[in-house]
Amino acid sequence: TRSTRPQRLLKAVKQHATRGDPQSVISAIDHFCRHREWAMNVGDEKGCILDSVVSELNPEKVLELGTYCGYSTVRIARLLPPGARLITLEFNPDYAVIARQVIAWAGIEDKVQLVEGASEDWIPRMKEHFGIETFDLVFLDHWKDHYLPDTKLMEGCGLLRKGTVLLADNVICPGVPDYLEYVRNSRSYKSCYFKSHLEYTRAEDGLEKSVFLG
Ligand SMILES: Cn1cnc(CNC(=O)c2cc(-c3ccc(F)cc3)cc(O)c2O)c1
Ligand SMILES: [Mg+2]
Repeated sequence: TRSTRPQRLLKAVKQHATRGDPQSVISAIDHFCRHREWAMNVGDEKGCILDSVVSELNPEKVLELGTYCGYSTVRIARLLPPGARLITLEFNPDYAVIARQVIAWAGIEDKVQLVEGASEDWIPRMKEHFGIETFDLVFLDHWKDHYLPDTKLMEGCGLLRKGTVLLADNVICPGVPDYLEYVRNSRSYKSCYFKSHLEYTRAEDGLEKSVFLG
């Protein structure tokens, strides 16, 4: 039967990227998505904004909601200091199978824990299951109608501390209007918008960076 897009993306990584070289994995995926098949990775343009937020923050504990093929997982993990940890949640088992191989090819598996399941099931279990107190950075890139409920759930579970940064993808396209309204109007967040483009296209999109004020 016909292969899936994630399978073809993984094949491109294995053909064009060097094992243990995260940058070559990122470049291979961006080339594949720009010249062969579009895929919903955060991409190179928004990826540079993601890189700058991670580099400035130097986070020890990172949560990613929505792994997909592991592109942003690799982007973030390659910048983490030794001992720092990234937990990435993916609901779709077919995506998880591909993401594990992309993460392994990049050689950053020792910084990453990929967890399969629903974010609303795992967020309440972060503390007891992973020994996490609070996160320094959360990258939201999963189902767009889950951004707001999951943010409220993280608040309720005490997973956010003064200074925790939420970085949300796709706040324009596909868009997350309820989440944007919340973080931009809540006195518990200081929020700002980084204007960019939808990955590999000329359509507007951007990242919203929201600092939790406690
Ligand atoms: C099925 N599924 C599993 N995970 C998810 C969560 N991600 C998205 O939905 C997502 C969608 C788009 C997008 C799709 C079509 C289009 F025309 C424009 C934009 C871009 C992204 O960067 C995304 O993260 C969806
Ligand atoms: Mg996205």
